[in-house]
Amino acid sequence: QLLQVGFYSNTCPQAESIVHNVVRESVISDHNMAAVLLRLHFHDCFVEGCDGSILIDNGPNSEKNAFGHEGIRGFDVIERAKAELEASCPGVVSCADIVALAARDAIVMANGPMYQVPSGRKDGLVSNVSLAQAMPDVSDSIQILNAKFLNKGLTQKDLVLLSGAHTIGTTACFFMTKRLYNFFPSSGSGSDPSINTRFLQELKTRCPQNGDVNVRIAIDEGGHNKFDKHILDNIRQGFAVLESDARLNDDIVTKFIIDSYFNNPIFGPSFEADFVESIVKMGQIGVKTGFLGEIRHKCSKFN
Ligand code: HEM
Ligand SMILES: [Ca+2]
Ligand SMILES: [Ca+2]
Repeated sequence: QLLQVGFYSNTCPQAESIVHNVVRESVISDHNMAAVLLRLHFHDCFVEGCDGSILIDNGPNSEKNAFGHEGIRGFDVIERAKAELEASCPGVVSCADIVALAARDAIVMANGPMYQVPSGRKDGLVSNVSLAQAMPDVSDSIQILNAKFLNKGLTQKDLVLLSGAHTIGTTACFFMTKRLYNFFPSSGSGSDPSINTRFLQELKTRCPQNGDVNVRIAIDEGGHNKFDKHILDNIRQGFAVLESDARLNDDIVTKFIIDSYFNNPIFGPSFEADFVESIVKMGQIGVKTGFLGEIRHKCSKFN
């Protein structure tokens, strides 16, 4: 069974507006929440499919505790939307769909493109800390990034566009240590030579060696509050903050895709339109529909 735009239009007509209002309020009170919710959708989809598996609270064995999900947040927002939905239409709207809808609403709140979200996902019945191997790592090579996306049915074009989600949000210095101070582990030192030299000094100031790894810095230097293609320009000019973003310059195919968004401002492709295609595609990874899965009453617990 395929997902459907407006899946809840008969069974819970207010579903999308309820999610929208909860996301709106959360982003207004904490601007970072837009990025947090967008990242949550990605991490849900890459492990066991877009099925809310990451939301389960099962003690130390929960998927959410996997290293690949380090820093993931936003569960409270999803749970708040779920509580409101259960009050209006009990047992109808899945947590997996709430995550997908919240990501869309978050993008819109960050001035990104509006799009329709196909829905009808069921919530999964599995959540285990050992299942998160599919998550890309910030230090993966471009070959591994390509392979991990291909494994999910996503192309190199999807990899570039979805990495474009880094146009909003921040990273903890935790993820910068290797790139800034230990890029050549065999020698135990060095920084990623692909970083613009002026920018390297700046990054080292923001994330000092042996400093607090919880300090957060913008991922899209000079534009982290706005959902736009600015991040791709930063990446191609040596101003990528995340190592995995910088690696998109290492492959002639991904590099060419990035450049295509700048070569012809009038007739060239639209980053926003292509991003929408890729994120809708990501939202279909491994979905359970029909008789598979369940509709949870609480997003953090199996029924
Ligand atoms: C290509 C592989 C990817 C890698 C290796 C990667 C890695 C990371 C890392 C290390 C962070 C910092 C997390 C933190 O410190 O809290 C981050 C943040 C973020 N990622 Fe990714 N990411 C990837 C792809 C994606 C995709 C596909 C999306 C969404 C479609 C996404 C959305 C985000 C967002 C919005 C943030 C900012 C979160 C915040 O501000 O709290 N990322 N990513
Ligand atoms: Ca999942
Ligand atoms: Ca931006």
